[in-house]
Amino acid sequence: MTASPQAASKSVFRAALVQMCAGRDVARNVADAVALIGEAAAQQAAYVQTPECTTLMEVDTERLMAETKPEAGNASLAAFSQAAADKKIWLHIGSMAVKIGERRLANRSYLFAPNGDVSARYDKIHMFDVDLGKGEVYSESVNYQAGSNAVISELPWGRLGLTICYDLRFPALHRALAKAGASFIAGPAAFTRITGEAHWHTLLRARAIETETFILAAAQGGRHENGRETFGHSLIISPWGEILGEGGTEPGVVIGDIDTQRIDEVRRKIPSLTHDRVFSVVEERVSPLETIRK
Ligand SMILES: O=C(O)CNC(=O)[C@H](CS)NC(=O)CCC(=O)C(=O)O
Repeated sequence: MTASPQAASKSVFRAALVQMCAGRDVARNVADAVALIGEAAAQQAAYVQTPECTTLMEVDTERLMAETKPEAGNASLAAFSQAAADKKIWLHIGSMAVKIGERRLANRSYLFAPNGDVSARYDKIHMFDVDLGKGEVYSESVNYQAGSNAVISELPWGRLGLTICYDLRFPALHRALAKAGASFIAGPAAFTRITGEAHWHTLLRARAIETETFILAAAQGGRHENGRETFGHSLIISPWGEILGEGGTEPGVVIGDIDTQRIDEVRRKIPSLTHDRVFSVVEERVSPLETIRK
């Protein structure tokens, strides 16, 4: 089915994920992203998502701080706003580093409406502070300030929950977004190759099945100028856990046709979101049998 933005109905639309291998030059990353956004719009996508770190993949703190001056950030936002308005699409910039203090950044998503206005912003909540071994250590909280609000925003086809990358490992955030009415949950990412190989597909399919939503996750993929290697494999997953679209390890566009009636079908079969329980865990200890008989 070819769903064009004009032809997109209230329940069926085409989504696209832009897969990138962002480097250390903001202007080039923005130009690369806008070109791929154009390719997605040319394939009739009505919602287009780019990955985490769309404008910059940089771990050196001094370079990171130099490349994220407000004027650079505003120029990037203006380019993305223009792209959304030119293509008349919902444009979800998976994330970009945004200066929020002298030497503090937010890892921030922007959702642009088809008229170029900013419809939603989300600051990544969970900071990737891990040691994967073999010298692969990440300390996102050194440069980035964690967000504190879970964010949901209205699209013409239903509500979109916003997450970023490492957030994927936290089911409670996804459940809160589903309970707040999300039909789609975005998970733009720059997953490491190591953890992507081990966990990416499993985590995304689990979040889709648990929340009975469509999961849309644009990814960074390949070996980046800063030496990092990311996993790629952008994924669009149905509420039943089926993979509707998948990228490889190269930059490109992943297309998926979304029919929101699938959500109702799945939730009628397995109304798990209504069976939710909150638990207080009781610790049991070994006791003589007779004390239990009383
Ligand atoms: O530091 C940057 O350049 C921008 N931020 C990232 O790339 C972030 C933090 S390092 N990456 C992740 O969160 C990977 C999560 C992941 O791979 C997992 O959960 O397994």
